[in-house]
Amino acid sequence: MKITKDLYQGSLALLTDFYQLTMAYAYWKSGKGEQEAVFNLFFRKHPFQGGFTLAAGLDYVIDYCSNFRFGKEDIEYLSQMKAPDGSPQFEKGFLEYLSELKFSCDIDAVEEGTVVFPNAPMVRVKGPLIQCQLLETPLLNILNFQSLIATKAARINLAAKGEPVLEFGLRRAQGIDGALAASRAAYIGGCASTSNVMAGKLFGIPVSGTHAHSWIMSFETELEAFEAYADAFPNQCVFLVDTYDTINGIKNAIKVGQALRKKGKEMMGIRIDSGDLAYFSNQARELLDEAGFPEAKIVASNDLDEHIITSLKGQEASINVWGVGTKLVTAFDQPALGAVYKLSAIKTENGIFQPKIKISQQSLKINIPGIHNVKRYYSNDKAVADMIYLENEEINPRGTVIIDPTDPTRRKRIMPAFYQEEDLLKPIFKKGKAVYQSPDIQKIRERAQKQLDSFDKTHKRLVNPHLYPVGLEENLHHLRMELVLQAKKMENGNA
Ligand SMILES: Nc1ncnc2c1ncn2[C@@H]1O[C@H](COP(=O)(O)OP(=O)(O)OP(=O)(O)O)[C@@H](O)[C@H]1O
Ligand SMILES: O=P(O)(O)OC[C@H]1O[C@H](OP(=O)(O)OP(=O)(O)O)[C@H](O)[C@@H]1O
Ligand SMILES: O=C(O)c1cccnc1
Repeated sequence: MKITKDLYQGSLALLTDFYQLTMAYAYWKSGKGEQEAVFNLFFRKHPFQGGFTLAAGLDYVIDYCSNFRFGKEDIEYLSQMKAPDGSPQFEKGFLEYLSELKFSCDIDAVEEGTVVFPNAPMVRVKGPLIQCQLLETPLLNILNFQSLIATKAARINLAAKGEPVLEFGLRRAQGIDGALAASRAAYIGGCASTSNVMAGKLFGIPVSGTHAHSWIMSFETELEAFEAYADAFPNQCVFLVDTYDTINGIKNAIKVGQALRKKGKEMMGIRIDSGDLAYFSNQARELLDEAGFPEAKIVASNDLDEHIITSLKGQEASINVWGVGTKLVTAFDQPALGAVYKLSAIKTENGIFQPKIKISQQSLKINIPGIHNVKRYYSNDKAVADMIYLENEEINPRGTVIIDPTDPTRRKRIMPAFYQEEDLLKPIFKKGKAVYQSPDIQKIRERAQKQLDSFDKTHKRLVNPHLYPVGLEENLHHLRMELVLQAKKMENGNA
């Protein structure tokens, strides 16, 4: 999918915070623009008080970086920008530099559909400071949102326990682009289809739907409306039964189903969109079964989310298909993932990357210095722990200890020889050239499912999930501690 071409007709370079451009200008002016740096994109806490996050959005990032350039109109726009004193905001030389800028970074990232955890890099960008800096906002914009919605979708699908979840969110989504990105991410997270036809066309997602109350209301009677719908779609009708009286609606659906059957056709089912969904779905199941329609599906919708679905399952509701809109595509209970993008190393004059630390009053916010990758260890296809390690460091095959970056008392011994392992950050761009081809969306969705299956259910429960172990390899932990002490000493020395 070519997001830049199909949706934005060209360059997206100005889809950034103004401060990225002012910093880029200042880097250029101070001669630091080409200095090599490393930045990591990561988040600090799972959304929805959950125990996992599902990464999504990399295909957009690839498209963004592949088309990264400042077009003629972009430069024209920047050249007429004025500083508060009325002088041009940017020097001509800088604008010329931008107009000739070619993307040349290395990017390593987790594949879409990977389950990811706090503090571990989801994306690592290595390249000239100016380019790394300019990528901050768009990368966060893309990955924060799609990962958030993919995670919400995964939670909703886990609650539905394998029954299809139809995504109905377009009318309530955050604008046009938010809706499209949400439909894509929801599909990656496990939804069976979207009601958004454009998302179907752009991303190759299955499209499905039923009909609205307006269809029923446009006829004199509900029965006539069902009959006319059955005429139009004899093999795929799902009747919305709650416009007037739900029980009577179910009976009307059965009448039309019986008429269809005489013609050798079969109704697919009914949809209930209001009232007590447990009560009405159970009544519907009884009536449908008695009338000889045990295969007819019962679709439920109306402000559903993972918690209501879990509750309805606990009440033994007879619902087979779940229509979910608003609470999925708006990530109703948590509006943003909160991933950040931080510098972790910079190349010095002697050509060596120097790890960088930022100490903070909150220990949670002290970054992880250096150039890392993340290893996931598996035992019999079950994920057992993730280890963030310095990429050039040999891991002791006889064993190492991983240390929780937010609580050094939490440690776990890892014996690599006993496990299978996977490096989660894969090369995506090398010196600006794409070296990775995004799988098609079906494959991404399958990966998400396989990844979720590889985690114990205790990490996936909706309430108070069990913490999955993620830690720093001991050498990285020691480097971090050393740099923190050095920084503190400098701080005290300066005080
Ligand atoms: N048995 C149930 N257990 C838990 N939650 C339910 C049950 N039945 C319905 N719900 C949920 O309760 C909420 C009901 O909301 P609301 O009162 O707005 O619906 P309603 O009475 O059907 O009216 P409307 O037609 O305006 O949607 C919805 O979120 C719905 O999914
Ligand atoms: O509830 P959601 O999860 O967002 O799912 C989509 C909703 O959109 C439709 O109705 P709409 O809300 O437009 O009107 P209605 O509820 O008054 O029928 C549909 O009938 C669902 O109720
Ligand atoms: O197809 C449906 O039933 C549908 C689509 C959008 C919103 N609500 C329901």
